Amino acid sequence: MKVTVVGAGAVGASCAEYIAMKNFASEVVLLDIKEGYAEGKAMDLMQTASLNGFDTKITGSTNDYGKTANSDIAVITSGIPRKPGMTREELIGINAGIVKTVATSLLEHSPNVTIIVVSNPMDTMTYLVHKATGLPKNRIIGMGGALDSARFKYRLAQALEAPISDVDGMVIGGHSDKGMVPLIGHATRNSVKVSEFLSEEKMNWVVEETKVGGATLTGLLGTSAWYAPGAAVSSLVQAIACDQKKMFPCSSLLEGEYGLNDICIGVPVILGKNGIEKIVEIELSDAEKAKMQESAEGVKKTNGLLEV
Ligand SMILES: NC(=O)C1=CN([C@@H]2O[C@H](COP(=O)(O)OP(=O)(O)OC[C@H]3O[C@@H](n4cnc5c(N)ncnc54)[C@H](O)[C@@H]3O)[C@@H](O)[C@H]2O)C=CC1
Ligand SMILES: O=C([O-])CC(=O)C(=O)O
Repeated sequence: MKVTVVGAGAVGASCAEYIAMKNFASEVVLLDIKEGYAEGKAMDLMQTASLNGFDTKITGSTNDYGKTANSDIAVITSGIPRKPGMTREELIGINAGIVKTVATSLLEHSPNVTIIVVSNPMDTMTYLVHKATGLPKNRIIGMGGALDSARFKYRLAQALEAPISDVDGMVIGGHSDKGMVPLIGHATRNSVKVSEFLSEEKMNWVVEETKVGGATLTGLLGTSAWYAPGAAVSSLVQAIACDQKKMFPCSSLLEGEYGLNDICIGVPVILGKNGIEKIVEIELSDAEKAKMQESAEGVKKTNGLLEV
């Protein structure tokens, strides 16, 4: 199992590290446009192998796609991150060109690849990869909901004063400060709805903190987060590589599901060896449906800025 990670920056390197630590891939190729940068990160990570007990080979490449040839899975993290006060949507001007070039270069060397898109604004970048490559929809996956759901569970556990392993919940919709739809009505603590434990006010706090999870970290760090994003990507890669049939909310091209068309947005999907093997349509309340519709309008507005 060969995995390529494009962009050896904060998220790309974290993602390569978690994939290697989980020890399921034979090779991870890290590629970056900055001369020597990916080679340096790959060498540093390889020097953790004997300490951390993994056998995955990590190779660095300065923009040489020959080294990525015949990758099974590729992750696109190349592009710029936001700074405090910015929205993800503001990154489109620079990142769209980068993502389009990277996706076509990947495909030239790995015709059977499944692509996971991370660069922001992620739902629009996922849609762009569809338009630019024409790959079947099961092989293009946007990573956002897996991370947003992890942040939702973190906030739920805080509000419940419970261990995170007691908590389950999911965030669907667009990966944006306004567009996320944390499904608080479906969230549970050991199969019991969280509304049995939390006041309306506490539940609203959980929802609002989840939606601005990325912005909060950007304010604290001066750039956006990387550990949880890297871990979330590695979970998606593992689900595909190991044919786990696990369910994650991912940005997926919709063709009528959830009443939406011609858009990539976060919905629950089953991930296995064929990438997105199924889009799961769950029953939403009228309020959740309205939020999903509003979120889709936001994503479509950003898609409208693409030159495709
Ligand atoms: N979808 C999600 O949940 C998340 C998305 N992100 C997004 O991921 C992206 C990367 O974030 P960071 O790693 O923090 O940024 P970073 O600046 O640390 O790394 C980005 C890397 O991309 C490289 N790069 C730029 N153009 C390239 C090209 N044409 N080919 C190959 N490499 C190229 C840069 O040299 C840099 O090393 C950002 O757009 C950020 O907003 C970040 C966290 C979560
Ligand atoms: O907040 C950002 O810009 C990066 C990102 O998507 C996240 O961490 O959720």
